[in-house]
Order: sequence, then structure tokens, then C-alpha cells
Amino acid sequence: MLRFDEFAVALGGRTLVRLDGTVAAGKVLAVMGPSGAGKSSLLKAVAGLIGPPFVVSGRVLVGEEDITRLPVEARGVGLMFQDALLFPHMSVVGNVMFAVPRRVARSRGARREVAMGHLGRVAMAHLAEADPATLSGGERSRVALARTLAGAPRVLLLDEPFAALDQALKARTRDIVFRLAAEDGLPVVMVSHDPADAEAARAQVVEIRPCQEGEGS
Ligand SMILES: Nc1ncnc2c1ncn2[C@@H]1O[C@H](COP(=O)(O)OP(=O)(O)OP(=O)(O)O)[C@@H](O)[C@H]1O
Repeated sequence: MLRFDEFAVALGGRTLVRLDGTVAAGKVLAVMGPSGAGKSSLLKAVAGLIGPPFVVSGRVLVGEEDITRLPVEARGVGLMFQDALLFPHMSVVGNVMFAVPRRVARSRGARREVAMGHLGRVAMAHLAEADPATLSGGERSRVALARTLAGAPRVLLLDEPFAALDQALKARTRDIVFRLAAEDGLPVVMVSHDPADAEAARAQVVEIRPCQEGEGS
């Protein structure tokens, strides 16, 4: 379970986002709101990827553990963006192997086996040796998902990961993402502009609105 306890992100003395509540294992919290409201900043704050000029307060807990001030690599947070950001100089399986933590598999052979398992889950094992540059958008997204899950996250954060895909591909890709997140018992926080994404995930929705000057703390 993921829990927000008066978790807030402020910029220039103004609160951009403030969040309280829980996201259960396998469930999705959809964060919606206008451009510039602070949705991406919220995800980055959970992942530990922002510093000044942003100020983070309150707590984020995964299970009973307060991760708010842990280093990025100790948080167990998997993050997926609109751009799959695959490493161009590695094969598909190389990209996924790179994410497998040493505590999960030490030898190269063992990491490859774990990576192939994740590629199988996203129906991409047959393209394990492919060059990422030759993949379609949907395939790239599935490899990005395999790579994220290979990192053995405890929480999944999605920053408009389906926005670049056409409607049919979008529906298929997001179904895989939500199914695997549920299988792995991962709480998901998803930033999206598309209400259909939230509907498909049967998500709890939180609307973020830009703070006015003088509002917040
Ligand atoms: N590095 C930075 N330094 C200062 N301000 C920033 C920085 N990055 C973002 N901002 C500002 O923080 C605010 C929130 O940005 P953020 O990207 O979180 O919004 P968003 O809701 O995700 O927008 P979008 O839907 O367009 O992606 C915006 O006003 C933006 O201009």
C-alpha cells in the first residue's frame, strides 16, 4: 500500500500539490489537472527526483516504511514516461537486464533469465535481440514496462505513458500495464489528461488545480 500523509510540493512559497490518502496494492490513483498544475512534479517528488527550487513536505509511505527522505535508488519506485527512453546502444533484452537489481540476480546469465521472464510478460520475448530503434511505439512502451518491472519496484508511477500512442494501441498497452501492476500488487499513481485512462484503470481520481498567488503555504 502507498500512503500520502499531508504530502505536499511547493514552489516559490506556494503549494502546487497537496495529497492525503492511500492507494492499495494493484489499484490506480489518477492525477488529472491542467498543464503546469504540478502533476509531474508530484511524481518526481515521490520518486525523489526533485530538489530546490521545489520544497517537499509531509510523508509518503510504502507499507509501513517512510520513503520521503530516502535516496532515489532505495525507494523502490518505478517510473514510466511518455517517452520509453530505451538505451539505443543496447538490445531489447540488454535494456531490461540493466534494470534487474543485483540482489535479484547476480550473474549475467541469471539477470538475462529474469529479463526474459519480464519480456515474456509483455509479449516481447521474440524481439529480445532487436535493436530498440527498430521497434514500433507500442513495442517500445512494452519494453519500457518490462524494464520498469524488472527493477522490482514496490510502487509504479506513470507520467502520461500512453499519450503518444494511437487509440487502439493505447487501449492495449494500458490494459497490459494495469494487469501486470495488479498481478505484482503494485499501487499505481498515473498522471493523465485522458479520462479514458482513469476509466480503464477503474482509478480513484484526484484533480489538481493551479494554486492562485497567496494560496497554500
Ligand atoms: N526546474 C524547475 N524550476 C522551476 N519551476 C519549474 C521547474 N520545473 C517545472 N517548474 C514549474 O512547476 C510547475 C509545475 O510543473 P509540472 O511539470 O509539474 O506541471 P504538470 O501539471 O505536470 O504540467 P503538464 O501537464 O504540462 O506536464 C509549472 O509552473 C512549471 O513551470
